[in-house]
Amino acid sequence: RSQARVEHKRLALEIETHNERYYQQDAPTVSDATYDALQRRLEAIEARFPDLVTASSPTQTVGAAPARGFAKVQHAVPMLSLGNAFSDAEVAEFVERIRRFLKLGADDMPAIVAEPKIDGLSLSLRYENGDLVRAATRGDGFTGEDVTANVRTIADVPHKLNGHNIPTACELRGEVYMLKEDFLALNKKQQEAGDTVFANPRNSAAGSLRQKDVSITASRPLKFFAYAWGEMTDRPAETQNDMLEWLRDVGFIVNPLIQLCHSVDEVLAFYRRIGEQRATLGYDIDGVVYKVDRLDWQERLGFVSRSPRWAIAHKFAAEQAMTI
Ligand SMILES: NC(=O)n1nc(-c2ccco2)nc1N
Repeated sequence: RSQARVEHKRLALEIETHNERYYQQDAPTVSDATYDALQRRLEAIEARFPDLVTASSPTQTVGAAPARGFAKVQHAVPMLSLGNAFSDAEVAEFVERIRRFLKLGADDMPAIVAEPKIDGLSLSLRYENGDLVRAATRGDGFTGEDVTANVRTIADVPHKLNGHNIPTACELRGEVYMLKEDFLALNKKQQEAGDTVFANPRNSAAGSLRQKDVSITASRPLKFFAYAWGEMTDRPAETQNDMLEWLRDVGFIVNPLIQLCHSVDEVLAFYRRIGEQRATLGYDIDGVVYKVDRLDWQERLGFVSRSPRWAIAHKFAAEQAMTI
């Protein structure tokens, strides 16, 4: 019994420390699973020795710390990751594979949409009758976390799609990110408050989004670029480029640097130009993405294992770690 009392005290202290770091500082020290195991251990001891339960026990805290994980969301259309090209030759091979697969003539060039690859975290937004009903992180591509309440605080995300030809149900996708200058200002504030300092804008966006306390998310300068979609009851356009136009029309921010290309040379010129502009962009990118423009061809090309055959990321050489 005295051993139980000692362990009860240790567990209660450990759980309170984890709570403080998780809820106040968004700097979890243990995984959700480990935390849950600690809670269960404490509850087991209190079940055997009810007199150890005190008002201050973590099992008794007002509104007992909400379950730490977020609700899980199954993506109707998986959010798959892109294959990578690291050289011009690999880009040319990507285009050649597409031509062969589509049985296009040797001089037939499939139009390609070239997009800066935003280095944030991808998000899927579900709209029903034009209203935002759910927002989910990518997770492992098949199961993500429900972060709807947090996402409602992001100004770039429309709560209602505007315009007419709105599908009954659609999942629109894009990247949540933080501007470099906002990231530096946030870190300065965090440091002064003795709170978590983030390693880079991507981590600060992810940490700010996945907050149980929505008011913390609301206080963080999160932004959003739309660039893709999942389930669509009826599709308003037949090419990637026109879909991006539609996303702008219904109220999203779409990256203004995106370009429709009609040759491999044009694609590679885009890559170089964005590479030169990279340091002057307000946000982090880690490459560019090339997508076949025609959606019927995207469907025919489908996916190879987990990545699309119809799209590829062309990464920049790893940049020097950002000095904070
Ligand atoms: N991260 C980013 O900017 N992405 N990611 C895609 C993507 C991923 C899968 C399909 O499309 N497209 C863009 N612009």
